Amino acid sequence: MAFYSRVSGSVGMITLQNPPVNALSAAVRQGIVDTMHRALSEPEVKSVVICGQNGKFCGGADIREFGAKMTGPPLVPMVHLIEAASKPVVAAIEGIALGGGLELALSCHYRIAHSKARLGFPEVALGLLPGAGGTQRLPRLIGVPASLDLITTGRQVTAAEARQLGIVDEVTDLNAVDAAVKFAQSVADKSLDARRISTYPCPRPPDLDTIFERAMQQVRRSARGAIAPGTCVQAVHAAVTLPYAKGMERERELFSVLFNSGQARALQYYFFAQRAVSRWSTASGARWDTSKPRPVHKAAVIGLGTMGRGITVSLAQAGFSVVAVETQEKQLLEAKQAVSGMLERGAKRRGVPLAHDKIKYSCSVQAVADVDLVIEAVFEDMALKKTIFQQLSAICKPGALLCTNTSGLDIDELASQTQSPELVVGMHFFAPAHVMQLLEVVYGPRSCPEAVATAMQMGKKMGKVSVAVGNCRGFVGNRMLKLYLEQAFFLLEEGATPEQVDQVLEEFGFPMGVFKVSDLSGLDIGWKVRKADGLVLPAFTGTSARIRGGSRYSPLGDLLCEQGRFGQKTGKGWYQYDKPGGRVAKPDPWLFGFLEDYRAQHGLVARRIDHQEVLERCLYPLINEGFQILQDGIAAGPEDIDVIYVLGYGWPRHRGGPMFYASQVGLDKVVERLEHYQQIHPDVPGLQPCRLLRKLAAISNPAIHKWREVIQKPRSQL
Ligand SMILES: CCCCCCCCCCCCC/C=C/C(=O)SCCNC(=O)CCNC(=O)[C@H](O)C(C)(C)COP(=O)(O)OP(=O)(O)OC[C@H]1O[C@@H](n2cnc3c(N)ncnc32)[C@H](O)[C@@H]1OP(=O)(O)O
Repeated sequence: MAFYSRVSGSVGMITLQNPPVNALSAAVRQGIVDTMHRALSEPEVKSVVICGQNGKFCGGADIREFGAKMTGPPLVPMVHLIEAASKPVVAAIEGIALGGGLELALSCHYRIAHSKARLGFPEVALGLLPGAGGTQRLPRLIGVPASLDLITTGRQVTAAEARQLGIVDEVTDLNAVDAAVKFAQSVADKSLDARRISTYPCPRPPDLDTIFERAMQQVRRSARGAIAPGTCVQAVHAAVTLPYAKGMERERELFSVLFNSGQARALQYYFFAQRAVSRWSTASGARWDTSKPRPVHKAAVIGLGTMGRGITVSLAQAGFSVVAVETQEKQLLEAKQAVSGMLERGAKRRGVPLAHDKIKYSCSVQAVADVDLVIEAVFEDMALKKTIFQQLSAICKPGALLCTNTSGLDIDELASQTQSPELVVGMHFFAPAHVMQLLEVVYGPRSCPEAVATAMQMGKKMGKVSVAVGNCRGFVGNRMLKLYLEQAFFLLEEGATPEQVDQVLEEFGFPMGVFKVSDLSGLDIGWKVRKADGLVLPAFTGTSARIRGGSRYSPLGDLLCEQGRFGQKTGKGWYQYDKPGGRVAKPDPWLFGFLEDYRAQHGLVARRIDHQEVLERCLYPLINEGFQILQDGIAAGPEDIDVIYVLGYGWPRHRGGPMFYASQVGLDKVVERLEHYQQIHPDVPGLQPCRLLRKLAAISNPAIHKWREVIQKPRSQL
């Protein structure tokens, strides 16, 4: 709602009241319309201030209402009512003015912002455009190039930048509402003719066509198939080429297309999913709201390779004191230099003080004796990790949390090396750890709720989105990835090329296809894991060469590694590069010959594989594994899996994540296609739909938010 009060006799004050962000729900819109009419009808009121309760102006339209039938007064007539008012209306912007909140502010005749406020149009991230006049008013106020930047990227600006751009009239360090009241009094008798933005002519720079062409190219390059950014460009174009009223009609048309799109549904689902994962629960019933995190002031990182360095930087930047340990003096010095460089670049980019003094470097693991939490980040070698956990258990003070950055090894096996297995959890960072937003927090069967809560909170303090997952090989992300990689290898055996598979995946929206990503991360990493698992056997032919544990196995990746083709770092992998460390992937004729020889050797006949099969074979087994993970209780809900895939594995956000994507395709269709491929390739693993997937498909595709009701008691119910 919005409530009305009178300040200093002559100022009508409208306060938006809808915690936590004063979103423009039906009740708030109704409140604004009613109180505006009241302010305009009271003869003593000479000017009006609009503000938000609890230091937040407005977070925009209420996104929760988008899925339901719209009620209450629409936004567009509401902003027109404000702009057309005969008394000056001043927006007092504290905290945030985002989306519809900024559109509300732009309909006011003046805007006063607190210096800590942030303003912007984040609609594009929800698959929308600013549809309450934002695309028509902003260009009239600040010009086309700056509007295109803000509207197509969703970038939020500080009050200072907003002042510089001309979005706000004044910035204050004091109370913005008080400042707005004073301002409103000072402009009470001023003419409003020059204050209604919709009446401004839209500036037309001479190179207008070039500006729009460039903007379109830019969004095509970065949007990866998302339709909203390009549609935002079109809407701004209408502001320049059409009179305001016609521009508004065009904005509405374009908004309507986006509003009804699957992409908008996916992005809005993802918005809430990213927030839902913080309300974690474990298979044994521990929960976010009943588990208290332990205080952590000082942390340690053991092992300063690429991951350890990134984790050290993340911890220091978040304000933790860090003990960084690497046993060899030379490696320690190298790591120190690298970490310093990363901190300097980070401080410069973010405009924050350097955090060098937060870190103490040591060659001795004894240096971690007084820390509250340790993150082990050594090689992916169970024997080595076990030794370290034994040492840590003996050295660390009682109550210290012992965490591992393993990307898939058994947390419980590590916990069993310690005196306090309940204090052991996984903190699986993604490379580069100081950049990537995702953290998988892995609880073992013995991890206590406080340990999970502490790791989750640490992640949040480091600016990560933390997702709590159970302990299994590969956890959630890498467990599902295995299925995706396997299918890609099988497709090569059957006749596809790396370029073809990658092209299909990139058209779907991944920033890079599976083979390009493998080349980037290094083919030797998976090879080492497969060797440790006993999967890499000496070369021999015959059908058994491609069978492991009774299922089909492709040794293609192993064979490439045996040739020293480790990807970008060696200049050759699934593609060729101009030099070791080169970044531009080019098709490699050697590989085509190699694949032909391989197929001939194993009696395989290459066939034509179409786009649909590549996509379905790569994605549906991965999705099926996601359902298996839910069935096993490793992830609490589909949102956890989707957030992990979007933030950690490049799944296109406008497709919501693999589980949301499955819900849109139709679970019955996913089951049908998996069964189809299973019939053709009975020996291929991962094609048999799991029980939970079948069960959900059989109860006529319930909406994704209903899945938890079916999953609730994973083991007993299924
Ligand atoms: C059928 C055809 C139709 C034709 C149409 C005709 C024309 C119709 C015109 C309509 C035009 C509408 C145009 C306007 C569109 C919009 O305004 S879209 C919304 C734009 N705003 C945003 O995207 C802001 C999103 N929110 C945030 O970025 C952040 O939440 C924040 C505001 C910066 C606060 O961040 P933080 O403090 O970190 O808290 P959070 O955890 O993120 O959020 C706290 C809770 O608040 C919920 N929430 C936030 N914003 C909204 C919102 N806008 N609506 C509803 N709820 C919101 C958030 O979900 C959190 O709650 P929980 O999920 O319960 O944790």
